[in-house]
Amino acid sequence: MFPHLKEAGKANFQDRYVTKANELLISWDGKHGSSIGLIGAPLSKSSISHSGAAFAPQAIRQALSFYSTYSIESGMDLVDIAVTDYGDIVMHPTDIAASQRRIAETIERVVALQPESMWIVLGGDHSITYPVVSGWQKQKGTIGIIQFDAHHDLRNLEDGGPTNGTPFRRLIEAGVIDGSRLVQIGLRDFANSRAYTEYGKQCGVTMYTIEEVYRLGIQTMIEKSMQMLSGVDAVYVSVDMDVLDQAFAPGCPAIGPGGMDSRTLLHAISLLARYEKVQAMDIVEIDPTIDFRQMTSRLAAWIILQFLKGKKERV
Ligand SMILES: N=CN[C@@H](CCC(=O)O)C(=O)O
Ligand SMILES: [Mn+2]
Ligand SMILES: [Mn+2]
Repeated sequence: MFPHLKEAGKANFQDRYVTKANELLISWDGKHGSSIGLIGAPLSKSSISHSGAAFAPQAIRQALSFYSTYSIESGMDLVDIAVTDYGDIVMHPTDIAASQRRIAETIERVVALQPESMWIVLGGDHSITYPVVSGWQKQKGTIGIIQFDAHHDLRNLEDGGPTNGTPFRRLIEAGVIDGSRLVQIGLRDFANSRAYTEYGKQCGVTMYTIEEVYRLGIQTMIEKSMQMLSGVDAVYVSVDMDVLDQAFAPGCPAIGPGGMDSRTLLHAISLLARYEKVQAMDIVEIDPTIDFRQMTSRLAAWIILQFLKGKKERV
């Protein structure tokens, strides 16, 4: 009726030949899911540093709208991939353990509903990985994890309970994963302590520092890691964005120099996604309230696209 009015929230400019990446997300209809599911776990009250990571799932979804679905590198268009968006898990206002139980229960149930689907989980701080993997593993059997992180996240639980510094210790101690099936990539100086490196070694965790990433090359490192995990039923990829140098991921609570560059991480994700056994990924530790020009959320959106691209390349 009014030719110059548009619906609030709709883009100002639309190009008939461009599909925006956020259009790949289809809200769950309560019945059917596609081969890829996305779900938000907006918990950050468990972070040992001040964190607004609870706002990240929405920020990352929104950042998808900055990108198209076309990959000039591969010649592929992701336009025909439907990602079922299950929405966000509702957190308890004050009780962190209750929130983590909600995450585990919801993930277990959605994965049981769609056991063949691939999963992308948007945190939240890194504490969500314990309940997410616990729920997911129940449908999967023996699992391996590839963790991109500056930190071990193997802290003791006595000092702070189930924080973002503890998820991998909890997974090992609960027997959800054997330490020998955990690979940590991108560990950095002055971000960890000897006690946790020793604990990881005792548990058989494979640890690659950021120096080793560049010495060995990310492709070789991924191939070696996946070879080592060849006996598991499924592999989970956990992406703590603080694995990146602070120049690439300013929106992380625990930023630091000397980290990974964004191309290396993006390449790693598309390589990993090509493996059939890689069936789930989380992206954690983005606080949109301290981000700069949505740089970190934009990168997370691109990580999702690299995951989809890798899955499509495999087929
Ligand atoms: N997942 C992050 N873990 C880091 C940083 C925690 C923080 O500062 O919020 C750690 O335990 O050191
Ligand atoms: Mn970290
Ligand atoms: Mn972490």
